[in-house]
Amino acid sequence: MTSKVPFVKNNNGTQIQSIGLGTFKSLGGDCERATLHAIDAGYRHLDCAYFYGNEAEVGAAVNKKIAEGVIKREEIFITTKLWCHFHEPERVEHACRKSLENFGLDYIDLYLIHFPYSYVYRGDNETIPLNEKGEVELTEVDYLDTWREMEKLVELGLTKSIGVSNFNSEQLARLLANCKIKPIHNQIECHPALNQRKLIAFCRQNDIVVCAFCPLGRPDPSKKKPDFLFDDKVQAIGDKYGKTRAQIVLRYLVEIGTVPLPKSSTPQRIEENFNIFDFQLDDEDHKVLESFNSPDGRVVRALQAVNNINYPFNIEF
Ligand SMILES: NC(=O)C1=CN([C@@H]2O[C@H](COP(=O)(O)OP(=O)(O)OC[C@H]3O[C@@H](n4cnc5c(N)ncnc54)[C@H](OP(=O)(O)O)[C@@H]3O)[C@@H](O)[C@H]2O)C=CC1
Ligand SMILES: O=C1CO[C@H](CO)[C@@H](O)[C@@H]1O
Repeated sequence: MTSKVPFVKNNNGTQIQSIGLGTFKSLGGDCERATLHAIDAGYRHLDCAYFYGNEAEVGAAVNKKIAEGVIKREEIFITTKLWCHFHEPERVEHACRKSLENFGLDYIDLYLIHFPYSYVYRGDNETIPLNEKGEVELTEVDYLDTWREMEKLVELGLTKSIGVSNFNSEQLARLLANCKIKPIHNQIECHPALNQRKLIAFCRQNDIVVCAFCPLGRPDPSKKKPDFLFDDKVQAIGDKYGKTRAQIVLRYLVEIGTVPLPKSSTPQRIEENFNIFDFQLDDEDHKVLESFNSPDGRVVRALQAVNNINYPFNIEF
């Protein structure tokens, strides 16, 4: 039995469950099965993206559970993301409608700009456009121009809320100074090796919820990486509360003020990751988890965009 899962308030009056199911690399039927299982286990928050190529699987599962009467549409929060090749203003509404068509839904709860930088457009399906040297072909669309079109999607009723992902504090400050509708979320990489204290504080000051992607650091069990997920001290904390190391890490992310988005297509882990709301870490536990923070902790570095004017990871936070 899982205890009651709390909700977090967004700055526009909507609310979101404090944990969400990640779906990157969940494909070929796994994503639909994982989503069905997650809904049955109590998840009401799903994190998706056009780029993941599985919006149709998530939508099929959600629509099945609505048809079975397990959930109503308004009880589940679905996030998806505008991919980098759709940033030009004239493509934003098309991209959102395309995602809605994939899901088989008539609105999204939250539409995020996936990254602040942009790619050249060569067709909806060419999500990683390469030049003749085999390098990703970036463009310099201003994310403020993209944002104005995101705002129109709210007015059109295609999405209830809008937000961003992978924005640094300077990009967020510039957006906040120039928007009509404030972003409700910044979805960023966050786990013990990249605990994002400063960016979380900045978002909190501006009433923006932080969702934590790669919350488990995208584990590689064959290499026993990342360190924090295979560590004896984290195991000892888990033993104290009768929890796994993954649960300790996810609980830490909740307690530092984020909404973690663990991906799993394994039924038992989907349940395990959700079952983190019946205990609390103490100060000593936090100290242990803080000790893993490192300047090299980032998993998603997006090095293909490192020279782009909108690259987000070249300042401290
Ligand atoms: N906005 C952005 O730019 C990004 C957003 N995201 C979002 O965040 C989500 C999570 O990030 P992701 O990159 O998937 O990485 P995660 O840190 O969530 O790791 C996922 C991996 O962890 C395994 N796993 C899940 N639960 C457990 C557990 N309890 N114990 C041990 N291993 C476990 C999964 O295996 P298995 O499935 O086999 O159980 C999978 O291999 C994504 O799926 C996506 O929705 C991710 C990256 C970038
Ligand atoms: O959401 C995502 C999943 O991870 C990918 C990198 O591995 C990212 O490119 C993408 O943003």
